[in-house]
Amino acid sequence: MEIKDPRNHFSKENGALSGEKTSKTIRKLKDMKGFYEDEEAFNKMDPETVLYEVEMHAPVKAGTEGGLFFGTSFLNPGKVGEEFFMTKGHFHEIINRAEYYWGLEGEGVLVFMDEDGNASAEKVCPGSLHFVPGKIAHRLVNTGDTKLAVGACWPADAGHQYGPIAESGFGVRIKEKNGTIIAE
Ligand SMILES: O=P(O)(O)OC[C@H]1O[C@](O)(CO)[C@@H](O)[C@@H]1O
Ligand SMILES: [Fe+2]
Repeated sequence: MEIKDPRNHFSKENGALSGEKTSKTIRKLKDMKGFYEDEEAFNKMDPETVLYEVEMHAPVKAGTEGGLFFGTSFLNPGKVGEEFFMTKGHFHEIINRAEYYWGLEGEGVLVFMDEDGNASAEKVCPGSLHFVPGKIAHRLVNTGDTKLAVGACWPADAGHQYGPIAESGFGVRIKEKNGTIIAE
């Protein structure tokens, strides 16, 4: 039997993905109107500002029961007013689907929220491992001044529910105040 060369690569350093069935999603400031507290600061910024990119490896069709997806989220450093750049955040469509995140590069925070709106947060750093249980919304925040790269693996049938978050947020915002990173 031939031992084949790998068809996909995931760089240990920053998690960059290459190979077949990889795709990239780019999220810009204009895609996140209403997510940040400081509307005035938001409206002064360039709507084309890239907040984050997600490189994904999807070996099976979305929705495949028992399938797994792998992705790396790359968040740029920056703030809207006092609030750090962050992902939209989501519950999964099939709400009980769990997910793993692990820190690759940079400094960040992973914010969790249950269906009752109770929030919690974990620091993200190279090597940190985070289990996101089912029924828990999750959002990544870049609290550093370099790129934050975070790997993730989640069920191919999980899907994303952005509505509840666009509606009522995570109940907590990660900001810099007097040089300190706070959750309020
Ligand atoms: O979909 P969001 O909330 O913008 O988060 C970015 C990405 O982070 C992941 O949870 C893991 O890469 C993806 O499922 C998601 O698209
Ligand atoms: Fe997710």
